[in-house]
Amino acid sequence: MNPLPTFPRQSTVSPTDYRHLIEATLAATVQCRSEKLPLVETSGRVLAQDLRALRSVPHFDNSQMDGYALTALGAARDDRTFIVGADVPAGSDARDLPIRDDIAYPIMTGAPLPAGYDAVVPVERSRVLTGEQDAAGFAQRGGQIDLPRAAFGDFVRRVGEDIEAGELLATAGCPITSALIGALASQGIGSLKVRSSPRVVLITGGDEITLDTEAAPESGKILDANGPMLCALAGADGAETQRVAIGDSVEQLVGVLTRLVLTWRPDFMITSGGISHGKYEVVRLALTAMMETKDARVQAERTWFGHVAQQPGGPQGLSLLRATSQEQDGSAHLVPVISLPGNPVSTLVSYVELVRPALAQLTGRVAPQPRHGVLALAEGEELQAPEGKTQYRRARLERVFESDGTVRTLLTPDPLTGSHLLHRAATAQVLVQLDPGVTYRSGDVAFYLPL
Ligand SMILES: Nc1nc2c(c(=O)[nH]1)N[C@H]1C(S)=C(S)[C@@H](COP(=O)(O)OP(=O)(O)OC[C@H]3O[C@@H](n4cnc5c(N)ncnc54)[C@H](O)[C@@H]3O)O[C@H]1N2
Ligand code: MOO
Repeated sequence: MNPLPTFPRQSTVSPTDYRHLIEATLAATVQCRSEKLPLVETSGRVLAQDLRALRSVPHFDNSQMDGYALTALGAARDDRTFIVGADVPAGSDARDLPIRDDIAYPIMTGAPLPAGYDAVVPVERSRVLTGEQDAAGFAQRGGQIDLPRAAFGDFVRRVGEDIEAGELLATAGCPITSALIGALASQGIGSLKVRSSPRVVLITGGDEITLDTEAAPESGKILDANGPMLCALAGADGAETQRVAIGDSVEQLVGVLTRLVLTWRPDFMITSGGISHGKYEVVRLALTAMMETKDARVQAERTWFGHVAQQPGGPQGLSLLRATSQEQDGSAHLVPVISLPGNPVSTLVSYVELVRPALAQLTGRVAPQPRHGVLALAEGEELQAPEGKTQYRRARLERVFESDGTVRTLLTPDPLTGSHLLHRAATAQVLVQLDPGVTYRSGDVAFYLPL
């Protein structure tokens, strides 16, 4: 495990430094685990073992077409008339058929090539000379056919063409795709060791949040948008999630954090809201209180609450909880708590740009990297981030196919930047990053991240 990073002394840090701090904190505290799963349940997971091919695929030479199998001499000889032999359907055993240069065996796609046979001519290229022709165009056994010349190996799928027995099939750390599941199934592999999903607790709430989705919220109350949104984000990124709703009681939150750490054993937790400058900042108050309690089984070991130089998502917090085991050995484990700001768009943006890369590091998936596109603004329009801050603008992304064959990525930022405008964010596909001190005009290049 990596050493713990030092937490910032200053109250404002750059988005890049803060992202690195979250990554380093999770790398230093989260133990990567693996588990065995039935093959069909491994889609989207990451392999935790190297796998070698148990057998060559294909594991016998077979036909790529419905047609006639020929010997190498038969395929090349001048006389193009052949006697039709016994059928060779897929699944049959064709090792003991007579080998003759003037016999062509009707062979089906995937059927084993008869021993001593080396080429296949598709049935469409055959002409029946004598005997009856069936609906598929094959002549009956004993009939005569005319076939064009063929080369050695034509339409033959050779042993080991895809992979040879003993070759490396897949390595630990590779994503398990549907095609890989198929390839492993064809090897007879029925279960796999995969990386376990990180366990993430998502805590949202505040006294203004009501969970009663049936009734219209009372005056001053709102429904929880951030809990379901964070569950969806972390779940889609490969985490096993547990969602918890809280109020504004500091004692209750201390109890919830303690119980979850001891019973559910999350790898880390994400809170949303309750960290800025108000009077009831429950998350900041609870974590600060946990720094001061002595002899509790779960205590805060470090906390940092400050600002990341960005908008939205400025107010941020990071804490480390230490859970001491009940065993005599006094062993302990650390659980990071990432505290995101409560405005829904701030939660969304912070998750995408600060948490997603760190989670990807644990799941083994690859977090989307920033890409660049071209800003599509109105004529004369200029965009600037607030002074000293990186701004993340929600934007529509369009791909435009130019007449010269090039493809341009056009980014149209939402003119409204309010961090309560979640519906508008839901109509965007990307976050455009505006760097501090830069004036952006239409046609300028900007980096973006997918939402
Ligand atoms: N005096 C100052 N006030 C504020 C500052 C500041 O620097 N000085 N920063 C503002 C910014 S920017 C943000 S972002 C917020 C962050 O505040 P908190 O993280 O403490 O979040 P809350 O106050 O709890 O909530 C903010 C906002 O979001 C709504 N919210 C919270 N949770 C949810 C949820 N689960 N679902 C839907 N909506 C939620 C909440 O009702 C508030 O409207 O602070 C600013 N203030
Ligand atoms: O950091 Mo706040 O996110 O600007 O709304």
